[in-house]
Amino acid sequence: MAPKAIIAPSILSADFADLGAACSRTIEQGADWLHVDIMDGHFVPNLTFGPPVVAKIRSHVDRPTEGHGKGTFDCHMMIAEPKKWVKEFKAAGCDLYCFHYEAAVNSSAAESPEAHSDLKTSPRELIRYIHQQGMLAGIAIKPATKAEVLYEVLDSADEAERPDMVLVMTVEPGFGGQKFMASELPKVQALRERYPELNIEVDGGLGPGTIDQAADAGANVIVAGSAVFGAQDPAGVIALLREAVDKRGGKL
Ligand SMILES: O=C(CO)[C@@H](O)[C@H](O)COP(=O)(O)O
Repeated sequence: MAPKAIIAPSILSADFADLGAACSRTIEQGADWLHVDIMDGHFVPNLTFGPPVVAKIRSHVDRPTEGHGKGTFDCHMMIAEPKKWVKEFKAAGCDLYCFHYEAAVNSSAAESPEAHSDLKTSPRELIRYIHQQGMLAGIAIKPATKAEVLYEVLDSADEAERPDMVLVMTVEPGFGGQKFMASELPKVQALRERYPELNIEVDGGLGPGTIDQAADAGANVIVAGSAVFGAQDPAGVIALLREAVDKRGGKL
């Protein structure tokens, strides 16, 4: 059976002038996690915020009491140098550090052994490092990246090198409010068939009109920004997303 629904509203669509209150309110409205989009203006053509802001909003939301429980800060690191920021985000209150496969591979290939050796990494090494710092590890892929690249880490015999979640982007990362790319769902389906227990997150264009397709494919961690923060009834939308995933749980 697929894991249960985890609803993670993306605070990119929240009112930034009222971020702390928006975060605590969203958890009260039924969200499990908060999806925190970190963008560096290099890996993606947009900028958001860094550790000081995460630390401030952390003080408005209780930490999860276990593993990936309620209140988890799911930090989606759309940054070119994912290893560089692990410790800072841990200190700021991040619980799940989800880096992009493309960024880890590029930084690994681009750096010579002499230069920045402390930042040189590979997806497996980075997952191990994130775990060593006491966070859950996620690995994300952009639409142009095949799901098969994730098999290498997911099949690792060493638990410390296996991710706790994968994120299949259903838009090009960078901005909220984009159109859902159903073309990405075969990746979700392939991952779900191969890894029945895996937390598979989808992000981009999710809402009442697209959740059924994503849930049918096997996604269980649902990021929704504009659909939640732009709703008249955010609690109703969160409940609808959860129900769509959980009613399919036994069928996958
Ligand atoms: O990572 C991203 C965008 O890069 C997302 O988390 C979006 O913020 C989701 O927004 P909606 O598509 O749900 O409005």
